[in-house]
Amino acid sequence: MKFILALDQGTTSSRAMVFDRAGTIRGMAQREFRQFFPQPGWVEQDGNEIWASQVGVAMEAVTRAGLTMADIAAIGITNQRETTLLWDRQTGKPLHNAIVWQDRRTAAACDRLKEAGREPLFRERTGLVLDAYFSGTKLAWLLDNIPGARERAEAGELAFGTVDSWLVWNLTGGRRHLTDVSNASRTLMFDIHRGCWDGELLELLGIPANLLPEVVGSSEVYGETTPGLFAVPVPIAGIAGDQQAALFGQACTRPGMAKNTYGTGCFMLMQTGATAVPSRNNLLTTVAWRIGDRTDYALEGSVFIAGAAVQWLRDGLGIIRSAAEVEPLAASVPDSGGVYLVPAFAGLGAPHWDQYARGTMVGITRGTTAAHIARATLEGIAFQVADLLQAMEDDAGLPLAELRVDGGAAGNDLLMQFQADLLRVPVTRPTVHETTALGAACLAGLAVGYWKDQAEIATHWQLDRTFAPTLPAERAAELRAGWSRALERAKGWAVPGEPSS
Ligand SMILES: Nc1ncnc2c1ncn2[C@@H]1O[C@H](COP(=O)(O)OP(=O)(O)O)[C@@H](O)[C@H]1O
Ligand SMILES: O=P(O)(O)OC[C@H](O)CO
Repeated sequence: MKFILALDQGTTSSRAMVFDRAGTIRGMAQREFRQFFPQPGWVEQDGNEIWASQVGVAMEAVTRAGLTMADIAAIGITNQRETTLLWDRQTGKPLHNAIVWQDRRTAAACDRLKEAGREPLFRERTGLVLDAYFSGTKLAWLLDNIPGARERAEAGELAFGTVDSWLVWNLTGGRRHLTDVSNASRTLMFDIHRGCWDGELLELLGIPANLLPEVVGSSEVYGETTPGLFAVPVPIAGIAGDQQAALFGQACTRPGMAKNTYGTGCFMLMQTGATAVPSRNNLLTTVAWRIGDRTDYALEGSVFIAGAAVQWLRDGLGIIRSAAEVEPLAASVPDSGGVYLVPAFAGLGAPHWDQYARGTMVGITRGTTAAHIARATLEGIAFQVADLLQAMEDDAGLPLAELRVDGGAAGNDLLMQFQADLLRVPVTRPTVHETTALGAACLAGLAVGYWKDQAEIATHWQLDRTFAPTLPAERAAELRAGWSRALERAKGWAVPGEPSS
């Protein structure tokens, strides 16, 4: 019997999971790596640590499953998206730390493109908004700030990649430089309608085309791991950005189905089938995956800070010792006591897109306790998601039947109940929480015939628990009105051009 190995390279940790034919996890390993914050609003990671941690957990997961690499039919890759790496094609060494998706250093560069009236062009071609979140301006920053990088790039000596490209480059010993369509669609350089890099956008961003990886589908055999890396070479057969992989792993394969992942940030994606639906409400239009000749699209709402706010309670404020402690602390009070916490620590993503918003807490009184702040933090996550759902339903022109949830913070029952109360739709949580890794495994398994088709894969989805709305609708509306007022206080706080912006 064979198995599928999924590599899930996330923002805060690298994980690997071995799945069997029933979609059950047989072995798992996880390793955190360092985050660097060289200036306020900047976030970096070391590409070598990303690779070393990922390859390390891959071997560990297989060993923990009681297997060897010879038992693995294929590898599927899924990754934190937009994070930008630049490396030397000759030595394979990164020229700089990776610039992480949360990094805001290119906010002013985005402003300049907006002021030049370029936003409609980028929006139409890429489905994205001009925001520092995406890879294009990060790559331009690297070329402009590393001495000699631009000349070397033009001479064809360098390679750009998002984390999927970086992993494939290393897994294949530098033989393959590629990215899948779902990752390419997060760069601001890719035309999602034609399915190729866009020369005009590259010119506007100042990016030489010879830096770019080849764009491939999400479920096909790209090559084998380089001899000597593992005991035997293993085919690499699936790649998708982590949010698209979660959509696949949640079996949201029919138009109108949606999932929300509560990790570092929150990412709500709705499948829209073969149609790239433009958003009227500042959501993103993105490639979900390409399987064979068919490209599926999704509408996406991206919230930058969700579970990371809970980490801040733990590491910044020290009012909890572990993320899980937030739930009993928040449950020790009946409500937030009128406190609202807007976790705009890295600006605001969809649907507000305010690069200069910053974290804000309002409604504090003499009676406010750590428990109220803990509760307001969880509620702040749910309010952001409610804003996304409203925008998404309006764009799609139909109400959502249910929201499928996953990610670390989806294990928090209090948060899930409050989420259902705000959304007024059932929130459904599957038994396999690791839907991102499952999605990557499914894409790889489909490519090598391990699973027959998408219908077979959909049978892996099993319900753990449904959270139904119980709070009266009027109370939910009052709470959301309070949230809207708090949001206004957070917007536009940082001053453009000042170090903290
Ligand atoms: N019980 C919990 N309640 C709220 N947040 C939690 C809980 N457990 C974990 N988290 C948060 O979930 C995040 C980790 O989820 P994960 O899906 O592993 O994220 P990522 O893939 O972004 O690294 C962390 O930010 C953590 O603070
Ligand atoms: O690593 P995650 O799960 O926080 O996901 C990050 C997203 O891909 C960023 O767009």
